[in-house]
Amino acid sequence: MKAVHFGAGNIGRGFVGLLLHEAGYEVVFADVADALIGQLASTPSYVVHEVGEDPTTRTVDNYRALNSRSQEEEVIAEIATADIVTTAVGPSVLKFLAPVIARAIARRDRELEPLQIMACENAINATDLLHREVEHTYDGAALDLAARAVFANTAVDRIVPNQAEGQGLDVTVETFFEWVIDRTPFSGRTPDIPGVTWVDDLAPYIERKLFTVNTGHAAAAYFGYAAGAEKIADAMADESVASRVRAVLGETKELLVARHGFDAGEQEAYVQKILHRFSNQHLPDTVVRVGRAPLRKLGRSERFVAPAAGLAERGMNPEALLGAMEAALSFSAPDDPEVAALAEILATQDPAEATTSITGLDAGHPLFGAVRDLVARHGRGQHGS
Ligand SMILES: NC(=O)c1ccc[n+]([C@@H]2O[C@H](COP(=O)([O-])OP(=O)(O)OC[C@H]3O[C@@H](n4cnc5c(N)ncnc54)[C@H](O)[C@@H]3O)[C@@H](O)[C@H]2O)c1
Ligand SMILES: O=P(O)(O)OC[C@@H](O)[C@@H](O)[C@H](O)[C@H](O)CO
Repeated sequence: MKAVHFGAGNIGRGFVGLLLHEAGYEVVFADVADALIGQLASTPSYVVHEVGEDPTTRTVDNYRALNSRSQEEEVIAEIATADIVTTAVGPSVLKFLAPVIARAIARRDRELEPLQIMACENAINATDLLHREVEHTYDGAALDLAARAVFANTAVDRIVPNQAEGQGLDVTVETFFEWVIDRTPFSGRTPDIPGVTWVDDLAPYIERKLFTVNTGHAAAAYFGYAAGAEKIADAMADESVASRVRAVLGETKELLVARHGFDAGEQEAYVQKILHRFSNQHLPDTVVRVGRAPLRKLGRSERFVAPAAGLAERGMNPEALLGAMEAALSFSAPDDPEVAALAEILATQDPAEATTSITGLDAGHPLFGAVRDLVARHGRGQHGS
């Protein structure tokens, strides 16, 4: 059994690659980072350190590594004979993988089982996005594509921080993990990956994960940054930060319970567990990593605006979420291109225009006015710009 995994970074090595390896797959890592691929190609194994309660270490071997830019043809040949393709590259990168995957599917032997494709990104229905991109570039009939590949949405959850300098390929991760996959596209032939939860309706799970783990995490990062914290665990140890994160998750809990019918007590237990995970002092996770790409995180279907919009549509005022969005506007990290892009929008566009550019909200939406007001406080000519 062979899996090709795009993105040999934190979650790639520390979670998806690990679970596929433990399921018995040979994993071919494909990445554009030359040094990383060189290191993987020349090292027979690496170690995943799970830290926190019940710490343990796991060894990953039986893998190969290819540079998906300079060894594109080799990657295509690997995918053409693989069982599974997974990705963990960031949602905005999926469009660059699509032509390679499309060419590999077209080259696939018709006798082979359909290729099983799962994007493991923090975004709602990221695999659908990849599927659409593959369809655009696929050189063959749509029917043929449907017969040769299965695209399944997933929700992945494990906190994997940026790794310390000098740690090589080894990865430090939390002990917790959850990988939920939509069972429906597989027509009963789901791969056997121990640890995966298969569901018939992914929507509640992906929204619960994104609007609890990622909303709370990003809120901790932006409030923590404002409070001068470097590590997420330190941010959470500051009660002024933790209480605002709790308030944010109180709001998303209200929406999730109302929209998906989650039991309020179970959702509260889920929230508490996640707050505990954020406070894991063994995990060297930083506000800079968790706050990365603030423009993406302020997008329409993302962790702040989507739940806040859902609450506003129900006539509620998502005050805590708006506070987190405002904190996001003040976030800064030296090497983050989205920080600069966000600053440019705030500096050059009027508040209404900037609100739509950043959040995708249209002027008629019940959340629009409140967001425009906070954007105005950080926009053209204001102190926060
Ligand atoms: N780290 C986490 O805790 C975590 C948890 C769940 C989900 N995720 C999601 O997983 C994805 C990856 O996150 P990460 O933290 O591992 O980031 P990362 O930066 O550590 O890894 C991303 C990797 O993708 C590679 N890459 C970029 N462009 C590529 C391309 N065109 N082709 C092949 N590889 C390419 C990069 O070189 C890098 O090695 C994101 O969507 C993130 O939201 C992360
Ligand atoms: O990866 P991002 O930038 O979408 O979000 C940053 C973190 O919140 C995220 O990576 C979490 O660690 C992860 O989603 C936990 O499952």
